Amino acid sequence: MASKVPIRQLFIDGEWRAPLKGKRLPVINPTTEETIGEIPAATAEDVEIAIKAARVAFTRNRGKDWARTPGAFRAKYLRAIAAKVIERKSELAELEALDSGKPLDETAWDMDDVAGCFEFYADLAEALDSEQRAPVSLPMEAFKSHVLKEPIGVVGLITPWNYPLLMAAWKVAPALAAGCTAILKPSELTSVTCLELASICKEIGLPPGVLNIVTGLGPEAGAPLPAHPDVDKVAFTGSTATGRAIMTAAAQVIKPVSLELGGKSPILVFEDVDIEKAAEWAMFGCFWTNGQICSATSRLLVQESIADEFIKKLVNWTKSIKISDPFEKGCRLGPVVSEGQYKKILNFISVAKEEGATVLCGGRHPEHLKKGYFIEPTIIGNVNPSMQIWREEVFGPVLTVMTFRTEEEAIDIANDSHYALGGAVLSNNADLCNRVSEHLQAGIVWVNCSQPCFCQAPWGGNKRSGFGRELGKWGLENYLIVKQVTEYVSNDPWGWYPPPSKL
Ligand SMILES: NC(=O)C1=CN([C@@H]2O[C@H](COP(=O)(O)OP(=O)(O)OC[C@H]3O[C@@H](n4cnc5c(N)ncnc54)[C@H](O)[C@@H]3O)[C@@H](O)[C@H]2O)C=CC1
Ligand SMILES: N=C(N)NCCCC(=O)O
Ligand code: NA
Repeated sequence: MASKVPIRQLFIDGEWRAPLKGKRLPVINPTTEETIGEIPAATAEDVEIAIKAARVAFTRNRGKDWARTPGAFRAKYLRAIAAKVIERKSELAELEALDSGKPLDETAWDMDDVAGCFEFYADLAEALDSEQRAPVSLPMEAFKSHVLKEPIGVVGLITPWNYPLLMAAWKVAPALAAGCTAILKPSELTSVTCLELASICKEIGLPPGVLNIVTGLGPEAGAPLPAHPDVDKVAFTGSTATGRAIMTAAAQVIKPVSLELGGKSPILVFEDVDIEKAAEWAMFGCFWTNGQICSATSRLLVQESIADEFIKKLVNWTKSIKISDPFEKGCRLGPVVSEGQYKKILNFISVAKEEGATVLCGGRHPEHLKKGYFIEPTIIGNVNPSMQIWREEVFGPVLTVMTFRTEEEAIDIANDSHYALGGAVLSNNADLCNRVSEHLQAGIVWVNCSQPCFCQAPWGGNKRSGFGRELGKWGLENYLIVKQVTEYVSNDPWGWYPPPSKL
């Protein structure tokens, strides 16, 4: 039996607080289209209180309670969070599947990744202490210099709905490891597990105000964060349009942002591949999590010589993907997250048809499922590179296919995009894979696979896919500022101004 959605409030200053205006939003299960609970909906007034709480937590006792503690002190809390996530894994995975429609097997995997991410940044928090005061070599003996790494301050973390708790973990764990205090604003479509993260923070006794979790609508609960002068940085994952709005607001107060935005990532399949293996990665690259991954490799480029055979295999295999209630055993495709996304994706498919593309499989609501925002895994062929379906992010189970003749042509078509997040190259020729990896415009390149993601390696994009890197040591640096401390160590006077004459 799936867990019930707990009744929660906003989590501010270590306490549950009802939103000042008393607003709540429904929790909708995309599998049944039913309302299965509700979440508190913060407005600017609540966010203001959360920001104050985070500021007090950052500066309390001149930082000695959190921001300036040894990393090892903060690591203990991160490890305690990881342990609780594991302890509550099956319940959290069920809530995530109920709220987002992701197959239970995927959300269980996500919970392991969440715990792994907190553990990883606990290690980095511990290591941070030994990196302090790193010397900078200077060309003058009269001076010595070193660098301090300090938390950037109060950070606003705004996250999307595709990996609700995991995207929160990618930001919360490094922010807290660095010594920042934070306000997390999860997506209104999937806030349930982030509110459970709040209950975990309460349970493990995270100092009040270190992490505040405010749920609600983007314009009401999210927009105050980039605009507020007392928030020192905003980290955002989501759509390019919202990223632009966040950057614009942050620019007014010269606030740094890191943005992980949309993508339309290519997957290049060369003629020397093992067709079975390559076809499965092509499917996984776009149909895993229903294609609702910013790095989904949704533009398939197949070398012409194997295109017919490859596409035939791919289409047949795709038709056999198990599409069902996320709780059904073996489910590999659940519903998309919301009615809005459902309509948007179907509209993409119908525009593709109007523009002359051919739906090779899928493209509709599956017949065997009456309710729910389900869309069959879809492959679209007969496209040209000016079509919307080739250029724009669908964020759904829609794979678009083109062919190429040469390596150069494949790279040119792949790079002809405003986006530059991920990319995959599949070939048995290691030199070719190396060349393509170097030439692809992307922050993440997969060789002979697509989508596996490790919290040790950097994650993020270029061009309109955003900037800044999450995960790995780069993810920690997102929340640190460096300060140079330069000392004059000579006994001699500086001697620039001749002493005034002693009359
Ligand atoms: N690249 C990615 O990881 C994602 C891309 N998307 C794309 O974005 C499209 C729209 O989906 P949405 O859920 O509306 O994405 P969104 O980018 O608007 O939402 C992401 C987060 O930003 C918040 N937000 C919205 N407006 C805001 C504002 N003005 N100021 C501050 N925060 C704000 C939302 O409440 C949510 O927490 C999708 O169809 C998909 O194409 C959606 C989610 C993730
Ligand atoms: N967990 C894996 N493999 N990927 C997460 C990708 C999250 C994103 O859309 O940015
Ligand atoms: Na939901």
